[in-house]
Amino acid sequence: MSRFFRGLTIVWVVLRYGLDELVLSGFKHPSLNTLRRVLTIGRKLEAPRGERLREALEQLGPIFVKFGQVLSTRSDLMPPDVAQELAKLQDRVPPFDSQIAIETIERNFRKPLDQIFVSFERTPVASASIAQVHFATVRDRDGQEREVAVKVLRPGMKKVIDKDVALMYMMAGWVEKLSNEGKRLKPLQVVAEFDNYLHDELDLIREASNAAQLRRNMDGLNLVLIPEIFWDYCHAEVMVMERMKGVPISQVDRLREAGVDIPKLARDGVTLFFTQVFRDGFFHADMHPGNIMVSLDAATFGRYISLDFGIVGTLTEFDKEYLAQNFLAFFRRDYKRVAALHIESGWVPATTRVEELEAAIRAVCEPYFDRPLAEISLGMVLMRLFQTSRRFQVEIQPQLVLLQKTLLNIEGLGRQLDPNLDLWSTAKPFLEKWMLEQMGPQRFWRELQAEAPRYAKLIPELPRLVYGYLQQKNGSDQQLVQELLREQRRTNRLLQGLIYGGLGFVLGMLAMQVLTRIRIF
Ligand SMILES: Nc1ncnc2c1ncn2[C@@H]1O[C@H](COP(=O)(O)OP(=O)(O)OP(=O)(O)O)[C@@H](O)[C@H]1O
Repeated sequence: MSRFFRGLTIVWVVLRYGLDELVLSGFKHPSLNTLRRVLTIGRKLEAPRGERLREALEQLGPIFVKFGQVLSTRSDLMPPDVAQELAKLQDRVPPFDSQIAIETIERNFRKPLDQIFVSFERTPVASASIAQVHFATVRDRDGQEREVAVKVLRPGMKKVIDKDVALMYMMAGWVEKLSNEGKRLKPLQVVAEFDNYLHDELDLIREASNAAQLRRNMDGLNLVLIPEIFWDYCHAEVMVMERMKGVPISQVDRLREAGVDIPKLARDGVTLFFTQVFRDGFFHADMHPGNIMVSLDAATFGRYISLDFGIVGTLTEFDKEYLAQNFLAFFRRDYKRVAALHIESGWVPATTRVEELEAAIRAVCEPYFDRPLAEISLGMVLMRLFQTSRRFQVEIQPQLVLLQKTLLNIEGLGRQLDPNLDLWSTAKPFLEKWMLEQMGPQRFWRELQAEAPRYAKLIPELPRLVYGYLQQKNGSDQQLVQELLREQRRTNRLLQGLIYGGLGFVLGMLAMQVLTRIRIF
């Protein structure tokens, strides 16, 4: 019953804020249009559509606010004016009662609070729709007291989420069935992705493992600090990590006064991001200023501090190659290559005419070259590429959309710190190095090394395998001999191919390397 009323409230809000016009520019069924007109008599819709959508989501509560935040990153689906407005959404929720946080902790640990922490601050430092954070002190395995931050999930969130998401599925179903626009917006798929994302956020063990992986990856770069995870204290609803101290990145004046080299900080941000993307294929994808601080501690002065690991992106070798090749082709203004890349990789239907796609990409990219290279936004380029691809029925992979959004965040942050930041020259060495590694002899050796353990295991086993093979074959010897001979001929051909191919590959790659150094950049 409560679901029915919640459903009614949603329909009411949708109509009051005129969202039907945003998504349902035309109902398929004429009688629905009449019904809509009757229900919306007297409403005033002066505010722009994005603003109305934002206000409606705020009215519908924190889960819808989160949905809006996620939608704002779907530049492949949302028109730019709506996306910009949705990006302003902030989950302003009052903190939940500390007693409830404490009960959640005690339930997870099955111990009273004073047996878990040396001390615990009852007033939260921060509170958001899904979790809140308290500071505390624990004793580590060596008996040392350590200051920690304790992230606790808001109780009962799973039920609230399940209920709201069920309604979203219902509404998405309607949009898909009733509206002409429905199919293009893929509402059911968008809600399913959101459902996944929310359920991931509900598992703090997952977030803690993301943090641990990122900390390991970033170790040795000396550019960023990532909190250590106290695994003995982590549960699905409670995460305990090292307490980080620093100045929020938004307080640039304070950082400057303290003597932080701001242009270097801007460059470091780009370096960090590209290392995560092109070296590790594992990147922090929630880089809003609230999650970034800078250390003023003498030992780690001027280094970034990164927080909140609920959203990370992972990229396959294929994704990385796609990105690197597209960026390089773009900067050489080789639109034919960009188009060909899309077709080769199967991103656009094979029937697409390369010239047509090339023309569309040219129209999108060429205006960027009006400005100095240093001013070009890679995030924007990607976004425009994705928008163009959409016209050609390309399904943009979610991890690439996430990357594009993060890239925009990083660029925004970098340019806010240093308006003269030359993104391209900071990014170039990464692409260059990555391309060389992908095409050069390094890759050959890397793959050989990766395969070596398999061969090391296989070769000593060969006599046993052959014996087993012979034992199994009880057929005529003649047939067996024939089969073995065939096998031997096949192996010989394979070896020959490998040797010639390998030699050709190495020579080709050496030549490519020379050419790349001379021509590409
Ligand atoms: N390890 C930490 N050390 C110090 N402060 C922390 C730490 N972790 C979190 N905080 C504080 O708590 C705030 C919220 O943390 P976090 O971003 O992880 O929570 P969240 O619920 O995911 O919030 P949001 O979704 O709004 O970003 C941070 O902005 C920071 O002020």
